[in-house]
This record gives sequence, C-alpha cells and structure tokens, in this order.
Amino acid sequence: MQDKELRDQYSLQIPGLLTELKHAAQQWIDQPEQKTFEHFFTKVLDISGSAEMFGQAAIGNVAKSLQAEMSPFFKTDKHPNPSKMKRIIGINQQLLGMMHQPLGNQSSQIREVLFKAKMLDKELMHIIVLEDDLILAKDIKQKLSSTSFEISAIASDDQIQPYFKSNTSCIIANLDNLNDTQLKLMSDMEEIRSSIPLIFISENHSIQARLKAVQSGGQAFITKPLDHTQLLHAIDSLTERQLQQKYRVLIVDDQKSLSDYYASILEASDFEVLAVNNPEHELMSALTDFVPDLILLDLYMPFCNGQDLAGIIRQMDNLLSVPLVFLSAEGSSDLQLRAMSTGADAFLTKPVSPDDLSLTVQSRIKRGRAVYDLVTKDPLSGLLNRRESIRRLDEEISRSRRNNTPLSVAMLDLDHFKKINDTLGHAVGDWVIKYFARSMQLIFRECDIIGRHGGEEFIAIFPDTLPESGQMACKRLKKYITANEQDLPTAFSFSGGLALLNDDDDSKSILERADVALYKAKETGRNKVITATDSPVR
Ligand SMILES: Nc1nc2c(ncn2[C@@H]2O[C@H](COP(=O)(O)OP(=O)(O)OP(=O)(O)O)[C@@H](O)[C@H]2O)c(=O)[nH]1
Repeated sequence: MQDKELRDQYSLQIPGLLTELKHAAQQWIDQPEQKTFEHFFTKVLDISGSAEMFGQAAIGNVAKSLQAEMSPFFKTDKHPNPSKMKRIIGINQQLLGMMHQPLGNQSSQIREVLFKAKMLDKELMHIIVLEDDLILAKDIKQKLSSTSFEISAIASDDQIQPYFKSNTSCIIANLDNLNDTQLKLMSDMEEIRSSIPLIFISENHSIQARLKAVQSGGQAFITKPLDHTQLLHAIDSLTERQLQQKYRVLIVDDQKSLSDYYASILEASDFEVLAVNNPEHELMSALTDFVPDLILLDLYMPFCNGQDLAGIIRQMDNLLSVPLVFLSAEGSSDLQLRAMSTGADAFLTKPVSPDDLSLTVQSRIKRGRAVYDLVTKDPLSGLLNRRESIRRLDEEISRSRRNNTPLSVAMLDLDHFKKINDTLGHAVGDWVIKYFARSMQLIFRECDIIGRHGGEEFIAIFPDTLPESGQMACKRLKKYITANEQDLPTAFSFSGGLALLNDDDDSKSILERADVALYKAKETGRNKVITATDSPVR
C-alpha cells in the first residue's frame, strides 16, 4: 500500500481512537485507580505507537509526552499525586483537541506543550511572593508593584495553588522558611507550573542552599539583603518580559518547498519567519531590514555554499552574536565540523523533526539573546546602552531614507534628578531611573527603540513617526507617570527635546538638534517636551 493510502486509512481510524481515549481518560478521572489508569495508558500507547508512522507526527509527539508522564505509574502500585494527575489530564486534553481538529492543522497545538504561553501584549504580569517575613514581603510588594507588576504576597505556609492566575508569570519564594514538605510541594508544582519560573531568596550563601534551591525547581537564587535590581534582572531574564516581541528567524535555503515547510513549523511555534530562496539578490536586504535573532542556513546552494555565507554574516558587526544553524542532509561528521568552524552554533541534519527544529531554534536564540543583552543593554535600566542606541538610530535613519518614511527622535531627561539623589539617596535615584525606563517600555509602541544615553538622560527613536505623534507619546508617558505618583517613593517629572530627521541629518546631528530642544525645555521651566524649531507643547 502507498504511504498516502496508509495515511488516509489511519485518518479514518482517528475518530474511533479519539472516542476510546476520551472514554478511558474519563473513567480514570471518575475512578482514579490502577485498573482505570492502565486502561487509559494502553489507549495512549495505541496512539503514540502509531501516529507518527502514519504521518501524524504532531499527534504522535504529544502522545509520547503523555506516555512519558504516565509510564512511571504503569504496573506499579504508585498513583499519580493530584498535581501530576492535573498535568496528565491537561496533556490529554491537548491531545484530544489535536485529534479533533481537521488533519494537517495540528502543528499550532505543539507549542502549547513545548513553549510557555506568551503574555498578551502589555498585559500586567502577576507575581506570587511566598514570604512569611511580613516586612520583607511588603517591601518586595511595594517595589515590584511600582514597577508595573501585579503582586500577591502570601505567607509560606499558605496554599499557593489558589493564587495561580492566567497571567501568573513568576514565583518568588523564601528558601529559608520552607520545610522539606513545602519544598517538595514546590518541586511537585514544577509539573503544573511547567514554565513559570521560580526564584528563591535566601540568607544562606552556601552551596548546600543553592543545591536545595535547584533540587526544588528554582531557576534563580538571590541572597539577602535583597538587591531589588538583581531581583528585577532575574525576573526580566526568566520571564523574557523585555522580549515580548516574537523571535525572528531568517531561513536561507534555495529550495522553496523546504523553506516553506520549516517556516510553517516555526510560525506555528510563534516565531516570525522570513525565507530567502535567492540569497544572491535577497540576502543583504534581509539581513539589514529583518534583523534576525537566528539564521538557518542551507549548507549547499547553487549560488554559493552556506559556509561562505556564514563568513559574510560573521563580518557584519550587528550580527556577530546572532546564532547560525546549518541545515543539511550532509551526514559526514568531518564536513559538519568544518562547517561549524565558520562560527556556526549548531548543525541540524535533514530531515529534521519539527520538535528538534523548534527546540534548537528556541534554545540557540535564548543564548544568543543573553550574549546580545550583555553587550548592548544598560544593566540598571535594562534599556539599550548608548552605543547600541546610536547604532540602532543609524539603522533607522537608513531605513527611513530607503522607505521614504518620517523618523522622530526624542532626548528625554529627568528633572532635578540630583535633588532626588541628594535628598532621598542613590538607591531611590536608581529606582526612579528603572521606573522611568519601564514606563517608557510600557507606554511607547513595541517598534519604538528606547535607550539610556547616560546618567538620567534617555533616547527614544520613533520610526515612521512625525513629531506631532512623538509629542503625543511623550504626553501619554507623562500622564502615566503622574497617575501612578502615589505608588512611588517620590514624584518626578521629565523634559524632552524632539527632532524630525531632515535630509542633511546623520545620527550625530539629529541628536544634537534634539539636545538643543531639550536644553530649551529645561531653560523654560522643565516638565515639557519641545520639538526642534517648534514651540513648546505642554
Ligand atoms: N542614582 C543615580 N544617579 C545618577 C546616575 N547617573 C547619573 N546620576 C546623577 O544624576 C544627577 C544629574 O544631575 P544634573 O545633571 O545636575 O541634572 P538634574 O539635577 O536632573 O537637573 P536638570 O537636568 O537640570 O533638571 C547627578 O547627581 C548624577 O550623579 C545613576 O545611575 N544613578
């Protein structure tokens, strides 16, 4: 029988398998005992053992993860605990959902299993703080709330589960106050919280304490006295709060059918993908305009080989930290090694499974971003540093000229910041800088580029924007900061200068014009943004 016929036959069986699986799972839920569990397990085995062979790889993969969750309890007298049971039921529901869908449309479901749910755009993140030192809990709550998180602080012996919400994105727990049973609960919970990160804080600096944290599922360990910058940094890097834009993957492969296939897998896992099938003509503009987070390169192409292209890419400053992954049917380890020596980060051998592709891409991007962050970000504010902001401004100037679109740039500076430092101390000054940075991230558009130019001075680049809209964005920012004033350790304001790119400008001159306008705003009373060669807008 032909492959296709086999696949079609299997498709006809899916509704029957679906009904049996549903029934078996329900029986186990109603009567959670060994007999019903084993019956349910055999139904899962039926699917995991056959789906992939008949071209239903996505269903097969989820069935396999369900099988892996259940197998430790098969033919033993152990029974899954309630959290494990919840997880098994959850995965089973995904599997049923996939089997219920029209065939060929299941790939988007994989990401529910492989990837954590993305936070909605600008959605407030919810953090659970498990700390029975009421003063410390209150302090964490106050500091984090004023940085735009929603916080539930609970004593450590409380039941944590009822506090979980759909936007819960992080748990902070005091390791020192948790007894063995509670630590076990945290580690068991890992199965249901799956990707919600857990940060432990502790007074104990020892390796034993760190080990205990890791064994209980902790992904970060912060010692007391608590440095809130470090805490925020851990939250940011674990939750990817600042990285809510989609990861961008550039595929370079001369075979369109293959690049379409890879693109469909990656898009289903929420990556943004651009495919280049004709590198000779399309690659350079794709590299500069698309600015990929990772490049998937075919090793052999008619125009030139992937190794040479890797060499070209590695010569570009802004792509130095971007991971390169070769994709090829080349099985020789010698040739693979030679290819890797051009600075590539991984080699995937074709045919590559959807899971391998998604997971490799995801993990390499994460590492690439971590390196990129170290080089380009300002550690206090989490914004781009001065060097990177100017590099991005140069890029935006070129893009604006190419596309004939307007570009506005603002220099923003906190007012009387020295007084805040002098009267309330440097720590509060630092806090204001972070708060201001986060407010800009929250209020400005996703595509706007925000950097810390130095001290208490910031740069905001507004692509495709006239100064009038830039002024509106600054007004929204001012309104947001004023509205939240009561939650802050001190009220503060900012002044700004805004400039529109003109034909003669380069990054230096546009910044100078924005700076002159900023100076004017300071001179004429502060707390306002002035557009270069324009009258003040209050
Ligand atoms: N806390 C803190 N202070 C900083 C940092 N970087 C620069 N500063 C301080 O920011 C203050 C800037 O002071 P000035 O340049 O006089 O400006 P200003 O007081 O804001 O006055 P105007 O800009 O004229 O409104 C100085 O006291 C710097 O020490 C930082 O990273 N953290």
